[in-house]
Amino acid sequence: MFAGRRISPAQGRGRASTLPTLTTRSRIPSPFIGSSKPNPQPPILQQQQFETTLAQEEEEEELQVNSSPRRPLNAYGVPSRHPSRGNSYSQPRHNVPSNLNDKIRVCVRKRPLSKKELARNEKDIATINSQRTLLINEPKTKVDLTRFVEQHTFVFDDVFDADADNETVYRRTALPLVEYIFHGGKATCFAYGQTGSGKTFTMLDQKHGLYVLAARDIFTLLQDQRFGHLAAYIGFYEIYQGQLYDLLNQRKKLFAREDGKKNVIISGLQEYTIDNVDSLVQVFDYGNTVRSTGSTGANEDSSRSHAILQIVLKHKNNRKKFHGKLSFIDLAGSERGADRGDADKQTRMEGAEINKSLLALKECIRALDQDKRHTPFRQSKLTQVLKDSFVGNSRTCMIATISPNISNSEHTLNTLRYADRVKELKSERDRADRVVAGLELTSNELQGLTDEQIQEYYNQAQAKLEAEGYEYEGDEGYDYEDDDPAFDDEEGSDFLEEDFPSDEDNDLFGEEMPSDGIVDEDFISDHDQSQNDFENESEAARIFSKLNVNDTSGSRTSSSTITSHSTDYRNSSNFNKLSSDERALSESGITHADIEDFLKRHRHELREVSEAGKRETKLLANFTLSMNSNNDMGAAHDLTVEAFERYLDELDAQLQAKEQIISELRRRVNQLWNR
Ligand SMILES: Nc1ncnc2c1ncn2[C@@H]1O[C@H](COP(=O)(O)OP(=O)(O)OP(=O)(O)O)[C@@H](O)[C@H]1O
Repeated sequence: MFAGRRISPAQGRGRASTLPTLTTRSRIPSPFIGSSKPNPQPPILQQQQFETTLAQEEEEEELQVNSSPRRPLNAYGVPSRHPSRGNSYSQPRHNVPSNLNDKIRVCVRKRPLSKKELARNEKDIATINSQRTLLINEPKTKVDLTRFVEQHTFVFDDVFDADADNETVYRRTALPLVEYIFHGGKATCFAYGQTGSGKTFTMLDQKHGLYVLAARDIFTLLQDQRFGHLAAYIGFYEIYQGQLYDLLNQRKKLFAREDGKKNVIISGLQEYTIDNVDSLVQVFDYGNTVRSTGSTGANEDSSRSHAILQIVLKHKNNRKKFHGKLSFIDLAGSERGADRGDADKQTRMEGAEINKSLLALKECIRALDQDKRHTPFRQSKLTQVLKDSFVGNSRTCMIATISPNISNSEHTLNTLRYADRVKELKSERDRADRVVAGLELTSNELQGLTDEQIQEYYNQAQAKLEAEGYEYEGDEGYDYEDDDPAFDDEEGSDFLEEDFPSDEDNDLFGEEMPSDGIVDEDFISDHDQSQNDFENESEAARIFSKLNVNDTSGSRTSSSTITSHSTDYRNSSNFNKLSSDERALSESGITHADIEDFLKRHRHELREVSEAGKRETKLLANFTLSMNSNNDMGAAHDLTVEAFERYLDELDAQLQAKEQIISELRRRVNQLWNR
């Protein structure tokens, strides 16, 4: 059964959904505070004090933001995108420190100018304005050759200047994740950025990389008596050209699969029980020596693979009993074709694979942030193996790393736009949730409330729903639609070798389209969901659709096939909710409501069909370009045929979806005629 998403009281302010005790910052005492056993003061405790100060500052600054204008809502009751995604991203929220317990956090780190850049007298074009704001002064030239500077403003959850050390970055990025995994969560921390911008330095530096700092805290916490039953298992592997290799076991080829509880298992991965940082660094050092690196035009020692260091907490007496997982990912550098210089075929293919997986990663984060029921994991091996970090009790922190020098301004802007797109959706989701939940409070007003008050608000929403005959499922667990039950190795749609793949044209949030452009079961589920949206215009219905509140009659329970949602409208819960007068009318003929409903649905279906058409166009373009690029690279004809077969497959799925929409429309037309 398709369960859709459930919302927890905490979600209204963009916090993780299923671990309520962890979702509060300083208001609910952390389980790490007040331990009966005296501990060496782990940095995690210092963090609590830090947090309290932040909370106070935040409260002081709320007033400034409350006056911000609301964004208009679209037909679905969802705030529309920024009216303009031009040069200025400036938002009043830059004054408000971000919430460290958000499900998704997007931070930016600027590296210092390198010696070479200094020697070349390169200018630093990135200015950090506040804890969250960054300005990029992009040099430009007009048509008449006059030079000018275009200023871009970005706001993120945190922005770290060139002089920020890894410890500072750690406190605001990975540290909350460490706490989270001790409560059974899964978390991912990764750096994204242009090659040479400082990803490895941030994540995997052997002395101060975030993984070392996190491991230090994890090992300290494992000594606490409350976690005495747990042990940390370390695995380190890479994804190179779509294949997994164990970096701690002579690059043995690995395979990903899922266990019964939807945990991703990397079959054959050598895991080490480690309880101190020195051993970890040693093991890690060894792994790094066998990692795939190469020299590109932009970085002499560029990572050509994604390296994933995973720290899994398991029960000591039963290794099969999983507790929490933290993955650190050192992503291969995103790069443009031009950066590869005179790259050979191998390097170009690596670049294509890297960019494809980075695009897939963004899509997954976005889907996660919107709590979409379909997350396009299959699009790359990277997202497949991170699947369990994207669903359920999960948190993600992305650190966008940027080079500040003028000659990298284009890269820097691309990285920031990628990050901004992820972050923008996050704030939209927060607002959408409030709207659908019927809560009139702004995020800042919510932040000014105690958790009890917020809980009270959600209780009210729940009571309202129950009064209307819906059942609130609460946040006991998280169910998600598993779009690839076999967790097969099948790759998703082909991606172009894009330069910093962008998705400006793919506004998933507004339209609820499947983000991988493949119409499959999940698309149908989304479609089903949209249908539901159209069946009920009332606030309760919108809450239903967004909060996954099941109708007690069961007839509204979503299903993963389109045929099942095309139940007789008369049997639908909406019909059951009609007053007896209205029902009598509709039984004797076509009512005004029928007509309105029909028109609404028809408009919606038209949009769906036209969107499917757009996806077809994209498929066609994708294939044509990949065929050209195969030819350019002198790739074997077989590769092209393989891609063509995939294209046919996907096209077939698109056509089927269109046919289903059309046959559903026809069915309803007939139904009306037959009355
Ligand atoms: N915050 C920083 N402070 C000081 N030096 C830094 C910082 N960030 C990066 N560097 C230096 O910049 C160089 C490039 O950094 P790094 O290798 O981490 O880049 P990268 O993004 O991982 O590149 P690639 O994707 O090609 O592997 C290194 O010499 C590193 O020491």
